[in-house]
Amino acid sequence: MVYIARWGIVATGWISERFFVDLITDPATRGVTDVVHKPVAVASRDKDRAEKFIVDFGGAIKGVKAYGSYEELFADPEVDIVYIATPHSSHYEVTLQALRAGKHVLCEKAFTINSSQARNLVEYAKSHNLFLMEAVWTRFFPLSLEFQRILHEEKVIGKIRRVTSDLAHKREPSVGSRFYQPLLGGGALLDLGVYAMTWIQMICYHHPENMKSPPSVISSTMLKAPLTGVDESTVITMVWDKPHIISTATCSLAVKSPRECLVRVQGDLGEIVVPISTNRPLMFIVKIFSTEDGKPDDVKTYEFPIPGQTGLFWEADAVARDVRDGKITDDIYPAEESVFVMEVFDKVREQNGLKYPPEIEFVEES
Ligand SMILES: NC(=O)C1=CN([C@@H]2O[C@H](COP(=O)(O)OP(=O)(O)OC[C@H]3O[C@@H](n4cnc5c(N)ncnc54)[C@H](OP(=O)(O)O)[C@@H]3O)[C@@H](O)[C@H]2O)C=CC1
Ligand SMILES: O=C1OC[C@@H](O)[C@H](O)[C@H]1O
Repeated sequence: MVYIARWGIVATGWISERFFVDLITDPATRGVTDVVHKPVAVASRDKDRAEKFIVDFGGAIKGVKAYGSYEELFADPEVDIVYIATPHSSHYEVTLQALRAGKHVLCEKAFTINSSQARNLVEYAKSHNLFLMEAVWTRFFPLSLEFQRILHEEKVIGKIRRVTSDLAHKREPSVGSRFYQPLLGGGALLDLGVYAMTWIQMICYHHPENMKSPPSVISSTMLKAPLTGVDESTVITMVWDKPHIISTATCSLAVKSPRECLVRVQGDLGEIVVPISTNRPLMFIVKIFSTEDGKPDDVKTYEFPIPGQTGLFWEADAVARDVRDGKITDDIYPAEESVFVMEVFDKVREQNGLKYPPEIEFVEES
């Protein structure tokens, strides 16, 4: 039987539009036949925006309700799963509201502002038997699954020794923009660092010899944006003792990543390079070297075109299956792993004196 996942969309910004379009894309176009997605409601702080969103993006879909507050959507009994796409600063509060209303939640990255908030949400969801996940969509790409298989099971490049992972998108400094505004949780780390970390997680944290242990060293540097003081560029170096790997994750709002290589994993037999992009990868290239002259003996390109729009549908399919099966956490991206990432980010911010305003760092009793 096909499971129908009934979604409520919270906020009407850039990524909500893309998520909505991916939700209403026929799952058969990506070979999925066990779940379908039904958007039942869209909420905005302004009802006119919710109505316009539905006309613009769901014109063909009948009966999607528009709400002028997030609370009204949380009270709708037809909504099973809430997708939250507000700025980082309100992920904690809005997710907690949704969970308190008994909804399963998929919340956009960065999961929260700090690890205490993340831990609180995970504990609340667990103790109330509700599904919760951070929307790190890249983890659900078939490419990402195949990448980890050939790296960790086939060990195609031998013993991994070094990883670099980058995501940089140039954003014009402006006080009001969510990229630079401290009150909205701005800065490169929370916006783009999540993706640079994603590859480090897949390669090092999930390395069979690491067994999800934290790195023994976390060392970082930030360059702050002169306008608002959030991190414009951040570099995080980590050491993973058991598998003996050094990794560097970088992110920036000041420049754009080079297209040719965003992620590079080097092993004792060769390397894997992921060209554009760290968040929406389309291919990776495996190079095997037997000599030191820099010329590979073998080069193989693995291409994974995205069948449809953005590629957010794979995470939506996973969430639908989890909710259908009564699971409260996902196997590919468990919410506990988001807590680990926020712990790393707490440390990085502490090392560099980056504090967000107290009103967004707060932790409410759940
Ligand atoms: N997975 C991905 O590829 C991407 C993920 N993201 C993540 O999604 C989230 C939203 O990003 P994006 O869509 O680009 O952001 P936008 O600024 O385009 O949209 C954010 C929306 O949140 C709502 N909102 C609630 N409170 C505020 C507030 N105080 N200030 C501004 N907006 C507010 C607004 O909707 P309304 O007025 O309708 O309530 C607004 O449209 C972030 O967490 C971001 O990191 C972003 C881009 C890509
Ligand atoms: O998640 C994201 O991916 C794409 C970026 O452009 C955006 O800033 C970020 O939020």
